Amino acid sequence: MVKKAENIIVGISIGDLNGIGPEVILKTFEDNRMLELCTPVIFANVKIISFLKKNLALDSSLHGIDSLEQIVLGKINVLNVWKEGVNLEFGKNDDVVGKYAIKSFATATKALKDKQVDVLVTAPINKYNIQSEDFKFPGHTDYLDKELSGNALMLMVHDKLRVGLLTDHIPVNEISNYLTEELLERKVGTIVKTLQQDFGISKPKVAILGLNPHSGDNGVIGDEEEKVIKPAVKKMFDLGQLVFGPYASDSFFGSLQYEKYDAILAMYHDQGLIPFKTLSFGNGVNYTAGLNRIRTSPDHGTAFEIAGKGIAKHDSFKEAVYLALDIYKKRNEYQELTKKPLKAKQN
Ligand SMILES: NC(=O)C1=CN([C@@H]2O[C@H](COP(=O)(O)OP(=O)(O)OC[C@H]3O[C@@H](n4cnc5c(N)ncnc54)[C@H](O)[C@@H]3O)[C@@H](O)[C@H]2O)C=CC1
Ligand SMILES: NCC(=O)COP(=O)(O)O
Repeated sequence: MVKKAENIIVGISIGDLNGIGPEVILKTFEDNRMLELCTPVIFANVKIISFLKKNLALDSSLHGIDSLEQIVLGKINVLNVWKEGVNLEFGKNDDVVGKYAIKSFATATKALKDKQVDVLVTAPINKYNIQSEDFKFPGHTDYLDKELSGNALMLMVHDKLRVGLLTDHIPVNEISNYLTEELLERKVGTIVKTLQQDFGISKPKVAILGLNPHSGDNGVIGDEEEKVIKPAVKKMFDLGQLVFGPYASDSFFGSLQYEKYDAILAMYHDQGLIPFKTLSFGNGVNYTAGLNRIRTSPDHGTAFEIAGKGIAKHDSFKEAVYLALDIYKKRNEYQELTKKPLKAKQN
């Protein structure tokens, strides 16, 4: 059963308190109409969020709670994940602040897992400040992959542009070692299922980018295309999936070829994110596809150099909330439909 809009609970992890995360969250919910679409719960501490709100001269009323049972629909709820004060300094790398980012994220993830919140939207963390003995992940995606069911895939979304990553947070000199037919087939499988259940596209078309310059030029400039990518694409295509490529990535976006596909699979982080961020103009969303729960985030980071100045744009965060709500509804509808499929008419 799909919930009424304002009953959909959006869990929000606070990210790095020294960055722009709190600002983009508060600016998003300063618009009261957002509270007609969902009920947010910020995982942090109400005194700190009130302080940040005042500092940015933002105008919204916060509702502090000590447990998720106290959520009030239609209000900006702030769950007190911790009680003590935290020393903040905008733009500063601080591993203590990093620990609070993880406290917020881990608590929100548990609430997501336990279905106490319906979707999770994460504000940016600083990947250096979050590292500790207890948390050794390069980002949210890898942690969620461990905590939730399924296989996570980083999918960047802006309108009809969807760019998935075969490999994400790995050093560039290791990309080739990760590239296998098995990984390609698994990631394409995740993209296809995601497009069907989360975006309502029944027969999706997926383009695969090459790894090497000019997609290897038939093995003259690197052989990953010949040895791995082409055989995998052929196998998937022969099995009935609409998978095409590999395409030379340098001209794929500029020539507008990307518009013919429902999703594009890039071989590595920057190959996908540079064209994506260039085309999406600060409105892009990072969606963790392939898991049994829904998490989105803005496509930007902590932007330390502008933190606390009140000039951060919140469009990408707002889009992340919209997309999470959209996917939540689409996935519920898909599950209802596939649970009770319409029978074909017998002649
Ligand atoms: N989902 C997450 O938690 C993400 C975290 N990061 C982390 O953030 C930290 C900083 O990363 P950077 O590569 O510098 O990327 P960044 O996105 O923080 O900043 C890149 C540039 O864009 C500007 N910018 C970013 N967001 C903006 C906004 N909302 N409004 C106006 N200008 C904005 C910044 O001022 C900077 O000039 C790193 O530790 C990185 O790992 C980066 C991306 C996503
Ligand atoms: N470029 C995307 C990014 O770094 C975000 O990673 P994650 O924290 O969502 O895993």
